[in-house]
Amino acid sequence: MKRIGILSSHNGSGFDTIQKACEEKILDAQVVLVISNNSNAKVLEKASEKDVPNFLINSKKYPDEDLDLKITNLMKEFKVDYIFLSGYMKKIEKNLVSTFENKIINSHPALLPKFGGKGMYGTFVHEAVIKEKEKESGCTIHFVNENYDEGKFILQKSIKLEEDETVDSLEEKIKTLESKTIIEALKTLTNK
Ligand SMILES: Nc1nc2c(c(=O)[nH]1)N[C@@H](CN(C=O)c1ccc(C(=O)N[C@@H](CCC(=O)O)C(=O)O)cc1)CN2
Ligand SMILES: NCC(=O)N[C@@H]1O[C@H](COP(=O)([O-])[O-])[C@@H](O)[C@H]1O
Repeated sequence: MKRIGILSSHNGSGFDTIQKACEEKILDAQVVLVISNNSNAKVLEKASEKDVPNFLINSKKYPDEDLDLKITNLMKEFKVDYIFLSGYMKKIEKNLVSTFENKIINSHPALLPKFGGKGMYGTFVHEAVIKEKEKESGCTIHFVNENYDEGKFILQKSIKLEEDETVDSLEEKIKTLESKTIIEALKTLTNK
């Protein structure tokens, strides 16, 4: 059974999706650790409700520590096989990237390589897609390297935009698409 660690900055929708798939035995995996950089992150409460060990790691709590090293050591302590980024808003730094090479997975709410990179997260992505009058959007599940959104693709799925698509309607459609795509992608890694 593969052991999954989650990094999340806010709601943790990816944690919900993966935890449910593990409980339903759709994924041969277990979420063993949740880490957030945000003391107000709902994902921390959700992890506690599921009895999943969870930790707040940020520069306010650990002002004099190397957070990259701290996160890496905690993932190793919990014997994590794969790390999933669920709306994690900070750049993954070199220790974690190199220690977990091709083991860190991110879900980006657009069809990379378009609409990726610094500043491209959450509703900013959907605003840019609509502003560019794109006919389609989607999500990209990819491995994480040292740069934002440039890792090797695992799976990409697309949807057509409606004429009257709004940021809110597109965000909702993409989140629904992601929840299926994340599991489809993770199954190729955990259910071997
Ligand atoms: N080394 C990597 N780190 C991260 C990646 C990655 O692919 N490689 N993915 C991101 C997730 N993400 C898009 O999928 C993303 C998240 C955040 C940003 C961004 O611009 N962040 C701001 C800070 C925002 C905040 O603190 O609230 C910034 O860096 O100025 C871009 C892309 C997770 N990490
Ligand atoms: N570029 C990164 C990015 O925009 N990630 C997005 O955060 C959402 C999950 O947030 P949540 O875990 O707070 O629900 C997801 O829709 C994901 O695509």
